[in-house]
Amino acid sequence: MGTVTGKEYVDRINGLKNQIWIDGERVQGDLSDHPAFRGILSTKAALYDFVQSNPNQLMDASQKYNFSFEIPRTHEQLIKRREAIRFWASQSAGLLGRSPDYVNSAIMAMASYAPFFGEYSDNMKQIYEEAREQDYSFTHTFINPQISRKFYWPDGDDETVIAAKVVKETPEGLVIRGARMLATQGGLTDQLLVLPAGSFTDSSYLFGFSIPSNTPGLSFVCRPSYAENASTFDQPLASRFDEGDAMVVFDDVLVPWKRVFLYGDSEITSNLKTDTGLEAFLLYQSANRQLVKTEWILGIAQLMVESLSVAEYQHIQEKVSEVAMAKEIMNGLILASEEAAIKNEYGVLVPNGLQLKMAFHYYQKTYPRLAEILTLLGASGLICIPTEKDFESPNEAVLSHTLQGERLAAKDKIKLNRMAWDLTMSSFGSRQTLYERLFFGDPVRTPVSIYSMYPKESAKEKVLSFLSIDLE
Ligand SMILES: Cc1cc2nc3c(=O)[nH]c(=O)nc-3n(C[C@H](O)[C@H](O)[C@H](O)COP(=O)(O)OP(=O)(O)OC[C@H]3O[C@@H](n4cnc5c(N)ncnc54)[C@H](O)[C@@H]3O)c2cc1C
Repeated sequence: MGTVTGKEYVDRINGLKNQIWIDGERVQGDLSDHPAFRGILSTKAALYDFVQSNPNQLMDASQKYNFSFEIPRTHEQLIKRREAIRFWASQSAGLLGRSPDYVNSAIMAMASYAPFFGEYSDNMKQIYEEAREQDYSFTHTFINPQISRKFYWPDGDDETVIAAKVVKETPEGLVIRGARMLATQGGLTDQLLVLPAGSFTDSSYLFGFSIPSNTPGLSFVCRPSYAENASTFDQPLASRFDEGDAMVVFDDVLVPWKRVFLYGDSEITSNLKTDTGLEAFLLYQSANRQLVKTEWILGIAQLMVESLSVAEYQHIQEKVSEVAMAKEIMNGLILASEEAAIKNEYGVLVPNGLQLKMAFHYYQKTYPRLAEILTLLGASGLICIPTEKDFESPNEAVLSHTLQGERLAAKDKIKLNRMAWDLTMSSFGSRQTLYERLFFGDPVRTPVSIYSMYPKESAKEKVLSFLSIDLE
């Protein structure tokens, strides 16, 4: 089959009849008609259609499969991947954390290193081949509910279990009971990828598998939609890009053995992210997406500056420069990760994970500042943002007169300011900030792993030699 069209994707998701709950009710009928989901489904459909119309950039060398399933073995292939991620992300202003190429990158990386999974290696290859052939979209989940974050806390027994665990092994497969905390786009994808979640060492918590989102017993409890109304004028971003986030509940879900790629092995669990290249390829996708997002922020910032005629002030120039620097720093780290890419024993060229981890950590600290810069530039202009209906009311004349800019008509200026507001201050915007801070791990523990990974010996030796001293 190969790549799908937007319509094929939407028809398939509608046809799954996944068990999705939102605001106390189970979603009935087509997901693409539901006010909470129609915006994101239509955005994703457009992304799939964009692949069809740009096969050279967004398909693999065979021009049959999505680029993200291609296993890079040369620098040229890695560069092609980078360009494709950016090209695709620019269609959604870099705002979709679960653009399909994100989790596809994890599937690709794990399959390219399949022997690592021992007795389950053929399953891993099969999951990849099916995903590539069907052009599946995935959500994934890798954290447990937040009952306690003590190093070890006792979860319930099989009857009172909270964090998803294996409660039974049968000849058909594993039976999973309990919940996982979060899956962005949970319920809106073909498949759910489950990765081991940490915290527990008991083998019944150590598993990895991929199952269809409509597997019996599987349900998704979604947070409220942030696209409160469908107006692209009022909520230019939320109306299109609110992906949704869901808790994933396993009510004795039978996971067939052929869908399992990891079970009960603590060593494989510990080394999964680094050995397979999963972490590096996920971060490579996200760093490139973040770079695109930063370019959009730069565009919004500069347009706000020009619409307010404040470009001559030095602090304004400094703020816009900060955004530009963030973009260039991300670009530098991405290029450095390509430069230092290493070919693994299966011939896969894996971008350097350390530089990408640095990019992730840099961005999780920098993104809130970028959002802050937009609010500082817009000031009260981000509060006085009449709605589409206001512009259709008897107040239209006074609004159009009062809210005009030197270079922009009032309605156009409000369009721009609403975009800045939706990116930074609306419920959609504040979720974007939390997302960039946390989606790959919390900002406290990331630098701890950078500290242990970064080679410091030669820097230390230089100072010791300069001072002619020795460490005991
Ligand atoms: C918008 C959004 C979308 C997301 N989407 C997904 C998704 O699609 N799939 C998915 O699997 N996950 C997703 N996540 C979850 C994300 O991976 C986690 O938020 C992140 O890993 C942090 O884990 P946590 O939220 O459980 O925070 P916790 O681990 O519960 O941390 C809470 C606080 O306690 C501190 N803390 C906890 N443990 C320690 C410790 N050992 N040492 C020091 N401090 C500690 C943290 O620093 C933090 O301040 C998403 C998160 C967000 C916000």
